[in-house]
Amino acid sequence: MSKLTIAIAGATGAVGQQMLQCLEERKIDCELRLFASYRSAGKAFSFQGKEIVVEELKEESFENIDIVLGATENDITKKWMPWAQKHHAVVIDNSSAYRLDPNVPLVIPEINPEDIQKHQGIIANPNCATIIALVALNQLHQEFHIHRMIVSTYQAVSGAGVKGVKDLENQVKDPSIPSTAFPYPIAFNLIPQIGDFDENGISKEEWKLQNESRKIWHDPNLLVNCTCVRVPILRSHSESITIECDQPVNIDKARELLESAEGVKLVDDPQNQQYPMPLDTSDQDLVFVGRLRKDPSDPTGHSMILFCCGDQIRKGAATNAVQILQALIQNQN
Ligand SMILES: NC(=O)C1=CN([C@@H]2O[C@H](COP(=O)(O)OP(=O)(O)OC[C@H]3O[C@@H](n4cnc5c(N)ncnc54)[C@H](OP(=O)(O)O)[C@@H]3O)[C@@H](O)[C@H]2O)C=CC1
Ligand SMILES: N[C@@H](CC(=O)OP(=O)(O)O)C(=O)O
Repeated sequence: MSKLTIAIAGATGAVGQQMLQCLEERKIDCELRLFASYRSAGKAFSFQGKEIVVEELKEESFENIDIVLGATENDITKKWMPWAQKHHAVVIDNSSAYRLDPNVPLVIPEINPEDIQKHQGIIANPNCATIIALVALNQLHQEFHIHRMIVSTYQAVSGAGVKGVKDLENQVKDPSIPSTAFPYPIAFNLIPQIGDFDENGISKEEWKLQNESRKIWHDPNLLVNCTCVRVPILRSHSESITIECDQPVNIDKARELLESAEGVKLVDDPQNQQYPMPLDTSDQDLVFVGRLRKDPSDPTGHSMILFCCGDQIRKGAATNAVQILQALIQNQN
């Protein structure tokens, strides 16, 4: 069989660059093409000992491409998707453009890998905060059946791409430099807005946690109450989550389940100051989970609280997409 040809669309961005690194780390045997805007055409990146030059993404770019890893914003993705489809390339897309389309599987490989095979040319990678929460919660959901979650997120500036990182780096040196990715300064501040608000005051990011979690868990009745906050952290999103379950929760059982949960590292010894923190989860693929405790405000014993952190550029985006790619390749063989 000839080598797969894989393309990264948006190869120069935060997620695209991480995809390149994930493909290298996981030794994916492929011919690789890199695409971005005209601004980046001609830049070169090393991959498996070769130098690969970035090309401007054009209508004919996807000719002879087997699989596209998409890492561009929604409007750009929507523009190039018909070009990829014209050339029958399978797309694993990181934008939110197609996530809720009923014909597009929305996949976290640790949770619903069986959905990958239902694809009709597009597989969507979920929102980063959703991936981190659901990887942390999945085993608890299987055991206790979560029917409601109350979530507060603390999201890193790199969630807003390369521009977000530059804003924080510039402003810690000179706080008068205006933000380009955020509505207010982010250094020495936090901003309780990620995405636009609807008429009820709920932001796009907050809706994603509900709607995408329902689709991934195949549970249209799941209730989610979420507040998403941008914090002056470079990398790794953190989340405080209260879950309300059908079954009474047992914290020892929860710890036992999380000890062996795929994609999870239990870091839960608060007396010895051991709990998840974004500095510890950056640049690795596991979601750290800790601060496990019963909800003292719920006398019925059906709710518990935890804190989790995960690298949203890796597991929240690039790693998850490359795991889907590996599952696709495995199924083809
Ligand atoms: N950052 C994160 O933590 C996460 C991001 N995502 C999603 O992943 C996608 C990429 O995000 P991120 O990497 O952060 O974004 P960046 O802004 O860092 O990167 C955007 C990429 O898109 C390219 N691009 C821009 N305009 C065009 C164009 N006209 N034609 C072709 N390519 C273009 C850019 O190329 P150039 O350099 O040439 O401008 C760059 O490679 C988004 O949909 C985002 O929502 C999902 C989960 C997490
Ligand atoms: N919105 C997320 C990152 C992201 O790009 O998510 P999405 O792909 O769902 O728009 C953040 O800013 O932290």
